[in-house]
Amino acid sequence: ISSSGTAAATACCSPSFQLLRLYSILEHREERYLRRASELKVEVKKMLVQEKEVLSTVEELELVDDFQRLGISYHFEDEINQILASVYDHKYAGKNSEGKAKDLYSTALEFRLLRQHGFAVSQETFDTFRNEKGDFDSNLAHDTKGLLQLYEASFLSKPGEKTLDLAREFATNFLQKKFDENIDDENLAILVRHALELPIHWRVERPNARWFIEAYERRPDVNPLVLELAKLDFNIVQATHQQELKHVYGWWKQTGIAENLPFARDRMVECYFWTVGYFFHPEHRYPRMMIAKLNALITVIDDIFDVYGTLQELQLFNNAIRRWDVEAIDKLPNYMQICYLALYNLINETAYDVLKQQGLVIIPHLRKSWADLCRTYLQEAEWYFRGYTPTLEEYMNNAWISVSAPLTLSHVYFAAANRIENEVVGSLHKYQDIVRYSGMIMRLADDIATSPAEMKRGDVAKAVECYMNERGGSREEAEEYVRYLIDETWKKMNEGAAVAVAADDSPFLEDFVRIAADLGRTAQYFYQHGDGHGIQTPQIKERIPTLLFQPIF
Ligand SMILES: CC1(C)[C@@H]2CC[C@@]1(C)[C@@H](OP(=O)([O-])OP(=O)([O-])[O-])C2
Ligand SMILES: [Mg+2]
Ligand SMILES: [Mg+2]
Ligand SMILES: [Mg+2]
Ligand SMILES: [Mg+2]
Ligand SMILES: [Mg+2]
Repeated sequence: ISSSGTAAATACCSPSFQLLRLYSILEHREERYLRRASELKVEVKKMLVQEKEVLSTVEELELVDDFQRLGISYHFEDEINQILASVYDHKYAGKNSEGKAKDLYSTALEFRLLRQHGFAVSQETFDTFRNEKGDFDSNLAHDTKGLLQLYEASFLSKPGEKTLDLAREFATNFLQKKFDENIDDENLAILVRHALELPIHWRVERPNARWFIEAYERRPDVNPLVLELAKLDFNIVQATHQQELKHVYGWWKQTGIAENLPFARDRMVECYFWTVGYFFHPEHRYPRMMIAKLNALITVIDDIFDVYGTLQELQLFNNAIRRWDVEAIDKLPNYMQICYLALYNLINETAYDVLKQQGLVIIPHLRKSWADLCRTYLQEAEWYFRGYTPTLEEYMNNAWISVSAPLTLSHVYFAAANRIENEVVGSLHKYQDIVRYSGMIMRLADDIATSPAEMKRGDVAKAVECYMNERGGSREEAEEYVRYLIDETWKKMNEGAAVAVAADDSPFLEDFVRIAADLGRTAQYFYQHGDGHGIQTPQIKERIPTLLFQPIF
């Protein structure tokens, strides 16, 4: 795909805007590319039907896995559901199952994909690979591909599934050992290293698609149609994201907040990048841009509470948010007024759009989310100014909200609901567990990455510091425990998501549950190598342009 992309934007003052050297790859939105992409989608769908007769079950499952990791599965949801439903019926619902004992690789691949898509599959399926003592057979150690799939499958575990805990430990040990010794198949070695860094189940689809497209292209069995579609789709979606980024950046500049509050983080590009983690489908244009703007304001208000405001000023801001009355602005110090009014305008504009488009009045709900967020920010500030270190439990009961996940997810929920699901608007509380798990994963990933700098600058004790204060021990031990909590929370998320989707299979709810999980994944992606949002680690500086500005050729 040739592109005469040229840098279209002029460099600007703020560091993140300098990242924003826009390649004018608008051609990727041009008619000829859109037409080629739809031709390819038709050809791939035809291929799926034709090859259905010749592909084995495991080859069909490998296609599903590839499509998901290439970021193109959203074009083939019906085909994928049909494949998985027939695999499930064939194997799990007692119909004429092939009967022959499956190898570890296909058993684990099947288990992971079926459970990921909500099919009821039991961990007992792995019992055939355990010896009489209940341990996994050490002769499996030679099967690297099988161990890799077992490792990936183990992250779909729910609380109390001991077999999957055993599987995780067994596979991780052997994969780590093999990786240290060296794996002759270069492609497999790359997949193993990538998996040991973060498993597929914890990776957001879109930001990881580019990496996998490049890994897929190196494979001997690459399907040229699928590869061309994956690259073209990546570039077309990227061009859409660029248009949106230009819009939100223009909004951010006109607020004047960066100039007026120089102490606060100016991170519009990063704030937009977050939304591509949990909202990348092109049709989610409106919520993506609205949440990106919200993230920029959350970042600034978080800094007002964490870095700049006196306790008395923070109490004034908190009261103004609770009152939600533009008159309250008179009570605020100047530097807070611009932020308060920008927030007031954004929320009222969002509520206006939703009223116009969906016929729903959501202001009371959004006001409550903001009141909750500021209440938890103020609680942290009071603890800090008092020099009080909360217990880990006290801290987390407040911090899963202060990390802003409930605020983001309530805006997603109300902005995506529509008149038909009107009764749904009042029932977000039914998904409180899912929201809480998402907030906990985001909070714990954030604290491991950001608390060293936050402690230096002065901030409330975070999860790592609360744990050390309560239990003693080193920072490494505390970080190890926080990583254990992330793992345990993912098990609850896996169980909660399955229960929620089984109870109400409305596409709206299924999307909401996926977005809540993807919010946690995006945080793990952002904070994988340190504070990607605040300090802009070298990895984030490389990941943002490759996702948002550089097309794949
Ligand atoms: C939107 C966010 C990703 C979330 C709230 C503000 C953030 C930019 C980030 O910033 P941080 O300062 O680490 O939050 P906290 O630790 O002060 O809660 C945590
Ligand atoms: Mg889906
Ligand atoms: Mg902060
Ligand atoms: Mg904070
Ligand atoms: Mg604080
Ligand atoms: Mg932090």
